[in-house]
Formats: sequence, C-alpha cells, structure tokens
Amino acid sequence: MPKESFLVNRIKSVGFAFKGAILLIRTEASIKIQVFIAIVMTAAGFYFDISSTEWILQIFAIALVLGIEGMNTAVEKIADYIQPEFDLKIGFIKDISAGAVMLVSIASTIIGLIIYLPKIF
Ligand SMILES: Nc1ncnc2c1ncn2[C@@H]1O[C@H](COP(=O)(O)OP(=O)(O)OP(=O)(O)O)[C@@H](O)[C@H]1O
Repeated sequence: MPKESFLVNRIKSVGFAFKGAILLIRTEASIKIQVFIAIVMTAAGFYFDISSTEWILQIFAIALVLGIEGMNTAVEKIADYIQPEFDLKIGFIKDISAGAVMLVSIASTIIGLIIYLPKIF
C-alpha cells in the first residue's frame, strides 16, 4: 500500500481533532457551560465594543479554559479506563487536573472583570 502524503495525513489529523472537539462539546456538561459562557462573553465584546487588545485577551482566556478543560476531560477518561475502581492515586490525579481548570478559570474571570467592570460602572 502506498504511503499517504504528508498533506493527506495532516488533513486527516485535523479531521480527527475536529471530531474530538465536537464530541467534547456534545458529551461533556462542563464544556457545554464553558462554551455558553464563551458565547455570552463574545456577545458582550461586541456590545461593549471592546478594543483589539481586550479581544486578544478575551479570546486567549476563552481558548485557555476550553483547552485545559478538554485536557482535564481526557485525563478523567484515561483515569476511568485504567482504574474504574476507587483508588486514592487516581483521585489525586483527577484532583490535580481539575485544579488546573480552576486556576485558568479564576485567571479568566479576573481578565473578564478587568475588561468589563469599568465599562459597566
Ligand atoms: N476512581 C476514583 N478513585 C478515587 N477518587 C475518585 C475516583 N474517581 C473520581 N474520584 C474523585 O471524584 C472527583 C470527581 O471525579 P469525576 O471523574 O467524577 O470528575 P468530575 O469533576 O465530576 O468531572 P465531570 O463532571 O467532567 O465528569 C475527583 O476529582 C476525585 O477526587
């Protein structure tokens, strides 16, 4: 069988990644909430006519939360696959992974407050 070209492989990988992103949004409740918040914040960005720098920070914050949440979901799935029973080490790994989501969520909330509080009050 002839080896597929670099370009065909890259296009296939993008397809798998796209499928993964759709799966993530369709199956995970926490991602659904974060996507909803991202849509609300994007609407707020247009409503308050935020600057280019503010858009960059907002897009970065949204991407960071969604990206880390996706990685957290992957960690949870791997953990459940390798150890479905109660296991202190698995609990520790899941807690650390959830902690990473919390840290970027707090940072993103602060970015949102810095952008919007002066525009609201
Ligand atoms: N197999 C396990 N052994 C020990 N503790 C676990 C185990 N599974 C989950 N936990 C504990 O329960 C917490 C929640 O785990 P869970 O996999 O339900 O994630 P979640 O935060 O509810 O995620 P989601 O709502 O996205 O499924 C973990 O952070 C951990 O403290």
